[in-house]
Amino acid sequence: MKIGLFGYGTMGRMIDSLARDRGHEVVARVDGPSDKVPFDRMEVALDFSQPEAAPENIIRCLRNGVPVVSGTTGWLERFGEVTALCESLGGAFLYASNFSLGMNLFFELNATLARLMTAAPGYRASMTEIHHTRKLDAPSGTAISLAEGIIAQGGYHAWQSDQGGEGVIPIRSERIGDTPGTHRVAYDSPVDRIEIQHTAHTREGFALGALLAAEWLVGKNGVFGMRDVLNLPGDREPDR
Ligand SMILES: NC(=O)C1=CN([C@@H]2O[C@H](COP(=O)(O)OP(=O)(O)OC[C@H]3O[C@@H](n4cnc5c(N)ncnc54)[C@H](O)[C@@H]3O)[C@@H](O)[C@H]2O)C=CC1
Ligand SMILES: O=C(O)C1=N[C@H](C(=O)O)C[C@H](O)C1
Repeated sequence: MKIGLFGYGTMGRMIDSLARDRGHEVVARVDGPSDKVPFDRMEVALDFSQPEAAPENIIRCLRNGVPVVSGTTGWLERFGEVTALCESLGGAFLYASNFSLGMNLFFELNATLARLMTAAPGYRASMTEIHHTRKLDAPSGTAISLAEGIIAQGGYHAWQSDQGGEGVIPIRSERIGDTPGTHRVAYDSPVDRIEIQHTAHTREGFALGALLAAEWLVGKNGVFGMRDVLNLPGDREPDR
């Protein structure tokens, strides 16, 4: 495939290297606002940029008929606008807050545990996410997806940074060194704690998942998530 990369930071560079290992050609590396983007040369684009840049990058890809995968977090107040545009243009867009296979399995585990916990009202949910100190957004996109996965099972109606409350899941964000991404979901009662945790050891799982998603997306029309790529059962909305 001929690939365009939007965002050439830590993730963009890792995807570039892995894409070439998998026999793809990277035809554009866009690392800031640019008028000279060779959309006509791209079969698919991947956006791993910044919260304020991602919507415009995605919109430009869609307007130029380029299928686009985005993993950028922190811009989802514009998600509805982007998906409506994709549908009106008959384009292809795939978003995931986390492309790693392990985290997508963890999303399922999280939903199952949340469903069980609706029968145990003595427990209170809380979450912690830990990332590297360069991260611009908090809480992480993945933490928000996990919180929404719990809310979808009933028992909670909202999440909030740091502070909880009745029906509100508190999310604590820590920024430590070069941590690739750790997410913990805990349920505390006065007498015990149940907790589940996903720890990314490297960023390679994110890069590989994003490339698998890009390979999958070419030739399709619509709005998709990682559960479509992985063919997971169920009909939840794309994870975001
Ligand atoms: N969904 C997933 O699995 C993952 C998502 N991410 C997300 O991906 C994003 C990028 O992460 P990193 O590579 O670690 O960040 P980074 O800060 O290393 O790279 C972002 C790059 O975007 C560039 N940029 C700024 N404005 C731009 C524009 N208008 N067009 C194109 N590029 C522009 C910056 O110059 C920078 O090099 C973040 O939002 C992060 O949360 C990161 C890892 C996994
Ligand atoms: O910024 C990162 O690094 C990551 N961002 C994503 C998020 O916000 O959830 C995914 C992963 O945790 C790494």
